Amino acid sequence: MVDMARRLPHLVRRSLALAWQVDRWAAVGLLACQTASGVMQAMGLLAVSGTLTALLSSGDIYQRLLQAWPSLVMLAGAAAVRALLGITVGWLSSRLGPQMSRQAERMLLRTATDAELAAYDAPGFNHKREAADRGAQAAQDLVYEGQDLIASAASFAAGAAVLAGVHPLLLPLLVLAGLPQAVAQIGAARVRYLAQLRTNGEYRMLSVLRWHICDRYAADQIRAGTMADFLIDRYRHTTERINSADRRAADTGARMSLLGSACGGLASALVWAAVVWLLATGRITVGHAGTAVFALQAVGGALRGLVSGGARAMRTGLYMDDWSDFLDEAGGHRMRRGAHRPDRPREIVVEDLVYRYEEAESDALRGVSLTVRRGEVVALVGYNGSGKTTLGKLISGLYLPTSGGVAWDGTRTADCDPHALWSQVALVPQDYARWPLTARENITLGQPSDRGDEAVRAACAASGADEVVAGLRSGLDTVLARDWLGGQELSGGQWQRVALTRAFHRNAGLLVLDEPTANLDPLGEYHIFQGLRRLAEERAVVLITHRLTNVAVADRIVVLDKGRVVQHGTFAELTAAPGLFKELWTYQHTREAGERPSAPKERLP
Ligand SMILES: Nc1ncnc2c1ncn2[C@@H]1O[C@H](COP(=O)(O)OP(=O)(O)OP(=O)(O)O)[C@@H](O)[C@H]1O
Repeated sequence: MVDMARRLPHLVRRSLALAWQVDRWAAVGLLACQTASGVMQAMGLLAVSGTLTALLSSGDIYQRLLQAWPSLVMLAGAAAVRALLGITVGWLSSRLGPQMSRQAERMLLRTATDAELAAYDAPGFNHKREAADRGAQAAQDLVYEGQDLIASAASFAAGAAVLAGVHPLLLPLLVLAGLPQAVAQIGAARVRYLAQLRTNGEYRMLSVLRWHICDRYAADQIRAGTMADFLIDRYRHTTERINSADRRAADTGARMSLLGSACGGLASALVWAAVVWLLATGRITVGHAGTAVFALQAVGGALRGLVSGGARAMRTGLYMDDWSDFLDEAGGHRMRRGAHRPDRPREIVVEDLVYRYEEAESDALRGVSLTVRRGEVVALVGYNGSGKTTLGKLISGLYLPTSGGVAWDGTRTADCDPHALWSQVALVPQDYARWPLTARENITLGQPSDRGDEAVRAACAASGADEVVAGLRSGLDTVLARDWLGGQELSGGQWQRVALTRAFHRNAGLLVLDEPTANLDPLGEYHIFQGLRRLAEERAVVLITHRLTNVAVADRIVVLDKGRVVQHGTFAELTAAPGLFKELWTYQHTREAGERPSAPKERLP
C-alpha cells in the first residue's frame, strides 16, 4: 500500500494525460460535472440539515414550515441538478472510458514493437506484457471509479461539516468506525489482484489453446488426429487451476470483508451509542439529533463509497501500474541502441560472436567469425539446431551479440539505429507471416515503393508469384484470407512465393533467406536459385538451406555444428575435402540418386 501510494501521483498524471489525449473536452467536462455533482450532493445534505433543524425547532408549525421552505427548495433544486449532471456524467464516461482503453492498448502495442526481439525469448516479458494488457483494459474503469470517489468525497465533506456542527466528537468516531472496513476491502482487492497476476500464465495458455482449437489452420489436424477431447480436457484442467486460484482469493477476500464488517459494525454501534449518550446528557438537542441521524447515514454511506471505490481504484491502479511500468521499460527490454543510420552494407563482419538465448544453459553460437560482402551469396549449412537461423538474425541486427561483434561497414549493430538498419534488411524467415491483408499489402508490407504496382509486379515475376496473383479474383487487391469477406486462401507454396516476393520487393542491401524454397515445387525452386545471382549483384545475400545441391550457387559456404563454424569454403572445395559438408553432401546426393546411403557419423542410426 505504501508503495502504491508512492506511485499514485505518477499514475494519476498518466491517466489524466491519457484522458486528455483521447478526448480533452470529455475529460474536462467529466471532471467539472463530477465536481459539480459532488457540490450538489453536499448542498442537498446541508438542505436536509436546514429543513430538519427548522422543522424540529420549537414554535408554531406554520412558522417552522416557512423557515424550512428555502431549504426545501434548495433540496429539490440540488436533486434536479444532480440528476441532470448524472446523465451528463454517464454520457461522457461512456464516451471517454472505452476510448481510454483503446488508446492504452495502442500505446502498449507501440511499446511491444519497440522492445528488443530477444524479449520474446525471456519468460518474464510475456508475463509483463499480459499484465500490462490487463492494465490497458482496466484503464476505462478508472473513469467510473474516479467518478464514485469524487461523489463520495463530496458527500463525505458535506456530511462531515454537518456532523462536526452537531458535536465535534461524532466525526472522528465515525472515521474510526470506517477504518476496519477500509483496511479489509483494500486487503481483499489486493488479494484478488495478486491471484490474477499469478494466473496470468494460465490465462495465456487458455487463449493459445482457444486459438489452436478454433482456428482453421489446425482444424484438419484436430479432426484427423482425434485430438479434440485431449485439447478440451487440457483447457478444462487449465480453467480449473484458474478457478481454484479465484476461489481461494474470493474466500480470503470474503473472510477479510467479514472481519472488517464485524469490527466496523461494533464501531458503528459505538457511534450510535455516542449520539444517544449526547442526547441523554443534554449535550445536543432533539433537532440536532435528527440532523445527526441523517448526517451519520450520509457520511457512513460516503465512507463506504470512499472505501469500496478506493479499494477498486487501488486494484485498477495496480493493473494500470503494470501497464505504466511496461510503457516505461518494455518489460526491461526497451531498445536502446545507437543513432548511426547505416547505408546499404558493403561488408558485414562477424567477429568472435557468442550468442546465448535468455535463460538457456548453453550458447547457441560460440566464437563465430565470418564476412558477408555485397555482391556475394554466403550459404549457412549444418544440422538442425546448429545455429544457422540464430546467426542470420544476428547478421540482420535482430538480435545483439552476447559477446563479440557484428559490424555493418565498421559500425556495430548495437550502435546503429535499429529501424534504419532494418530498412536495409529483407528477410524470408522459415515461418513467414500470412497477413490477412490484400496481396499488394502482403508484398509491400504497407510500404509501397515510388514505382508502385510496377515494382510489385517485377518482384512477383522474380519469385514466380505472378502466376499466383493472376489466379486471384481481384488480383493484387484480393485479401489473402479465406475467412474474410471476399478473401482467398493460398496454398503453402503459394504463400512462400508471396514471402519471397516481399523480400525481392524491398530495396534492401542485405537479403536473408532461411529455407526459402522448402514449400516450392522443383520448377519454382529452380527459378528462385537461378535469379539469386542477379539479386546478389546489388546486395549481400545470406542463404540458409538444407538442400545442398542449391548451395552450389553460393560464393562461400559456412558449415556450422553445435554453434561453431567447423568448415568454410567454396562448394568445390568443401565437396572435395573430408569433413561434415562432404558427409552431408554424400548422404543427400546418393539418396537423391536412389542409392542406399550410409548415415553420416554419430548422427543417424
Ligand atoms: N527462442 C529460443 N530460445 C531458446 N533457445 C533457442 C531459441 N531459438 C533457438 N534456440 C536454440 O538455439 C539453437 C540454434 O537454433 P537455430 O534455430 O539457430 O538452429 P538452426 O540451425 O537454424 O536449426 P534448423 O535447421 O532446425 O532451422 C538450438 O539449440 C535451439 O534449441
